[in-house]
Amino acid sequence: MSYLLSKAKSDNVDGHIQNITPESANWDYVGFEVVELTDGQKLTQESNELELCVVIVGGKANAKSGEQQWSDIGDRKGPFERTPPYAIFVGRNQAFEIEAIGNLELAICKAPAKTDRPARLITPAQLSYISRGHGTNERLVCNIVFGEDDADSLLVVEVITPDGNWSSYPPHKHDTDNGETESQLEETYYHRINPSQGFAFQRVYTDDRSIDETMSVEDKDVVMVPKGYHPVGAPHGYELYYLNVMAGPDRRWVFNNDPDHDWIMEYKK
Ligand SMILES: O=C[C@H](O)[C@@H](O)[C@H](O)CC(=O)O
Repeated sequence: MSYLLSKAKSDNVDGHIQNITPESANWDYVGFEVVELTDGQKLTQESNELELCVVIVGGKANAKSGEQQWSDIGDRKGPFERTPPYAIFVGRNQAFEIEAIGNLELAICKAPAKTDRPARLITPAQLSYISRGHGTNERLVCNIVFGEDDADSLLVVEVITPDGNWSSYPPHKHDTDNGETESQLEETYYHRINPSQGFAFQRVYTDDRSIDETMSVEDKDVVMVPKGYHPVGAPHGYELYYLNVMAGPDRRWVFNNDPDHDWIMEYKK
C-alpha cells in the first residue's frame, strides 16, 4: 500500500477513523481527523496553538466553544446531498465540545494559527457549490474556509465529482513557495464514495517522478499530498466526494498545471 494512503480504521475506540498529524504525515502544517459518533456521544478538544475547522460531514449536533452554543446544527445526512455543510471554526487556545444527535460524521481540519480568532459557526447559507470544468471534467466545488480573512493558514474545501468524471484535473501542483507564481501547500484528501463499495483513483506525482504513486481509493480513505500533481478520477457508477485541507507557510492558493496537460484547460468536449 502506498505511503501516501491512510485507510479508515475500523478498530477505533474513541470514534476516530482517521488521524493524520504532521508527525505521521512527515510534514509541517496540516492535521486531519475524522470521528464518527453515535447519539449522545461527545467529543471535546482544545486547539492549543492550532486553528481548527470542524466540518459536519453528515448528521446533526449540539456544539459549544467558550460562551457560544449552537443547537441542532447540521442538515444533511451525508456529503452527497449537494447541500453545503455546517462547520465550526475554532481559533487557537480555545476548546470545543460537540455532542451527536443521532449518527454524526465529523472532520477536524487543523493547521498552525498565528493570531487569536473567535470561534464562529459557518452555515450552509454562507456557502455555495459552484461548477468547475467542462464535460467529463465538471465537478462541484464548495469553499468552506477559503476567503482572505477566514483563517491564518487553513484552507478547507469540499468537492463532488460526478461518476465517470475527473477532478483536480488537469493535474496541478502547489508545492513551491515562489512569490506570486506558486504557493507551497500540503494537502489531505478525505474521500467518500457513493455507493460506498465503490472506488476511485488518485495519482500523486512530481516532475522528476521522485514521487509517482497511483492509489486505489476506497470510502473514507485519506490521501496525503506532500507535493506534486494530484489528479483524481471517479469510475462510471461511483460518485466521489472529497474534503480537502491545505496549509503551508503562507495562506495563498496559487497553483500550476502540469505543462504536459495544460492544453486540457481549452478542451471543451
Ligand atoms: O488545490 C486544490 C485541491 O487540489 C482541490 O480543491 C481542487 O482544486 C479541486 C478541483 O478543482 O477539482
